[in-house]
Amino acid sequence: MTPGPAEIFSVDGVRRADRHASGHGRSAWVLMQTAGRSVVDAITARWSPRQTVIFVGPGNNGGDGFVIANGLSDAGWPVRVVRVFPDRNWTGDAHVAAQHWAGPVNGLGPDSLSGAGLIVDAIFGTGLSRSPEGEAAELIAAINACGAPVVAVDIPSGLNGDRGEPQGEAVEADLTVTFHRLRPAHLLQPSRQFCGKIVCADIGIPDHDPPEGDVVARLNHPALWPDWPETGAADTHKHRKGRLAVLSGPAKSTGAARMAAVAGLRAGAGLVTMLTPPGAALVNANHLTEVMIRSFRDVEDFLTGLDAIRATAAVLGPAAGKSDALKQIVIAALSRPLPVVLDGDALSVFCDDPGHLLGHLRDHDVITPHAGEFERLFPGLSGTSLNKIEAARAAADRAGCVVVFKGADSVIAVPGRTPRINTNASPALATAGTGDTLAGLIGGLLAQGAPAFDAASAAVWLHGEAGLRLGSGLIAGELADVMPAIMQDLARRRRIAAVRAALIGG
Ligand SMILES: NC(=O)C1=CN([C@@H]2O[C@H](COP(=O)(O)OP(=O)(O)OC[C@H]3O[C@@H](n4cnc5c(N)ncnc54)[C@H](O)[C@@H]3O)[C@@H](O)[C@H]2O)[C@@H](O)CC1
Ligand SMILES: [K+]
Repeated sequence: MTPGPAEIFSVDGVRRADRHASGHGRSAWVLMQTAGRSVVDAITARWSPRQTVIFVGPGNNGGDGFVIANGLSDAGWPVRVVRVFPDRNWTGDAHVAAQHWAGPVNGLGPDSLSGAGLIVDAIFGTGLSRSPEGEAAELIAAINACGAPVVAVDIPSGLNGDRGEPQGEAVEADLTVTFHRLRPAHLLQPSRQFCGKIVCADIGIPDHDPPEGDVVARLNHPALWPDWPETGAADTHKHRKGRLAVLSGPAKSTGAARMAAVAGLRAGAGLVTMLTPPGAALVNANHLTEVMIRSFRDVEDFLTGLDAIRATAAVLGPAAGKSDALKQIVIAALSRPLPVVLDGDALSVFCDDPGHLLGHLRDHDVITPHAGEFERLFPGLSGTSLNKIEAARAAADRAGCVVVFKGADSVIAVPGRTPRINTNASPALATAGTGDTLAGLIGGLLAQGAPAFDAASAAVWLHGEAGLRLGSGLIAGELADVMPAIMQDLARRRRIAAVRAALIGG
């Protein structure tokens, strides 16, 4: 993806930006011409001239299609324009664009796709208001089946720009060229998969402060948390780098907590202690070197342990075992001032009675539900009219803490701030235990004093980078070990950016 600027706008937000541009001397027609040209540039940069079929719809997306037809034709490409709704006349700028096209406009027919070396989908853009039906739906299915590369204008037809799911039949594009700012459908799964590669083109809409609500999310990126992970002052020592406590599961399920503990160390926590039931102490001791171990008998003893090691953050949940004792430990830990990361069993143990947990969470705590846990913790928020960004935001408001709604499109939300959406996740991360490492990374950053929203955002990004570096075949236990290389690269990039900014005054 060439993501473009970091703000994700709603569909209405881009429309308002469009109107703002009109008020600053850039008419909608100029924007349409610039948008069309940016699609032509993206196409000619990637493909050699070939028979290109451009399907134009009834609105301004179709108008963009005519501009593209002119641009490709001027560049010497063979172009065939096919009109999808013959009985609907273009209006406004789309009408102007159609007037500028001197070539033939073909009706939809059985031969529309024949000989196509490239297809341009300018059928529906962000004005899609219902599922494509009849001929339009059949055309979309035929485009998907025909095998030629497909370039979607603004958004693949059939996607609703504000939503993560297609609205009926949707074009599966190889490239989507969108304008000004990404919309939720470009990033949220499964819509994201319909977009192929994404280019976000600058079409000359002047920068402005968008009204409240137009920016629905930001791309999660190191620029949002410039101080984390800390590179550390020369005089730092381990106690200044925070002390993380991790709760171990029972003897036969200790690996997940160990992965979290090691990840906590890799994230930079100065000391990590595994608080373990006595029966699991030996197996933990057998497998841990840098992580310390302390046994506890019951909830009271667990709290004594937290106090004794002067923990500055705790991770509870990875394979902790769903039991009443775990519930009590979680609630007890939340009575201490330190920030707490709740993952896995520490969340699912409350799924039958989420209110019991939610009442105890504070704004510096982090919970990391995957889709199943999210649905049970926040009934009524997912799978409804809310998209994943809105659902995570509403969940953060309900819980009063940071929510990492995990997945290929993880969203990090906290009350009162714009949510962040992560885009560097690798499919290779879909393997057992990766969530335990993520919880440990968050805990390691929290232990050092990172604000919870930044700790969660940085950890999700680092975790994604590790997945990309290791690639397919990775196992979760390896993720923490690539952290030093990732963090050193990030620190180097930040130093270079700082020098560059100083030199050019940026
Ligand atoms: N910043 C902007 O807003 C810009 C927008 N531009 C283009 O304008 C597009 C939005 O244009 P419009 O608002 O005209 O929307 P569309 O071009 O997406 O289409 C809207 C039209 O399709 C009809 N329609 C919607 N769903 C339908 C369905 N399922 N079956 C049949 N007809 C259906 C509507 O009644 C309406 O006539 C963007 O996606 C983009 O391509 C660009 O020209 C440049 C600037
Ligand atoms: K389109």
